[in-house]
Amino acid sequence: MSNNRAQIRHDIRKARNNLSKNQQELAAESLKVNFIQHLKSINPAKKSHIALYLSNDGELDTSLLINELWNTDQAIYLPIIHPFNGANLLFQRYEKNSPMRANRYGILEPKLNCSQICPLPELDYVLMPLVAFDKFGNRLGMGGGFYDRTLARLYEQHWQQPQLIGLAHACQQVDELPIESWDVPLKTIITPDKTYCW
Ligand SMILES: Nc1nc2c(c(=O)[nH]1)N(C=O)[C@@H](CNc1ccc(C(=O)N[C@@H](CCC(=O)O)C(=O)O)cc1)CN2
Ligand SMILES: Nc1ncnc2c1ncn2[C@@H]1O[C@H](COP(=O)(O)OP(=O)(O)OP(=O)(O)O)[C@@H](O)[C@H]1O
Repeated sequence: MSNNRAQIRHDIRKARNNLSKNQQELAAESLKVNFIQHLKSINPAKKSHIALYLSNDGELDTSLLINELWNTDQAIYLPIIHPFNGANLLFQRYEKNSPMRANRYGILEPKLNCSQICPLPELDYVLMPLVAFDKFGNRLGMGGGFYDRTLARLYEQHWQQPQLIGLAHACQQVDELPIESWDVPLKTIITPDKTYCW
């Protein structure tokens, strides 16, 4: 990994952790409004299968959006670090009463229940965390390579589904990221103030 990527990761993680509670709350509300609008503009009537994440480390807070999606009867999924290979993500159904456990990073994930795992091509949207994004839709994550590894085959085969959407605060945008061969670029990034499409 280049020092440059490590430096960007460090600086932007610091910036988003410095956002105030009030800024985080406003951002969470805007995310909810922006994504619901995006969803309605694409497919208003359909029940969608949507992968999200539980916020950690100053990430854009998804809790209001998750509640709104539950209330409108959409199916929500969360990433689980693969129990055997430890390198890929599985997406498991997340409901109000789902039993949860902390993963190796202390992030809550649903307790593994194979009958509740959704195969990647059956998801409509994967809303994913990121540390930094640039004006070309490149994404830099926390450094585990989990999303890149999980999405690699999908990307190579030019699958149309799921739609990949990055979620970020405005302060996570940089001019140009140093990219690696395995980085999966995004077509949409939603920030509290603006939705970017490539
Ligand atoms: N909210 C959320 N969930 C997610 C991700 C994410 O980025 N955000 N992931 C996206 O892939 C996966 C987890 N990846 C992560 C990778 C590193 C760290 C982290 O905090 N690393 C520490 C070092 C911890 C250690 O090595 O023990 C650090 O860098 O300070 C957290 C999550 C799956 N779930
Ligand atoms: N498709 C892949 N196949 C094999 N290894 C991969 C793949 N994608 C990423 N990796 C490995 O993962 C490591 C971390 O990648 P990278 O720094 O791009 O992660 P990230 O995008 O920041 O993390 P994440 O996707 O978990 O948010 C890299 O060193 C790379 O070796």
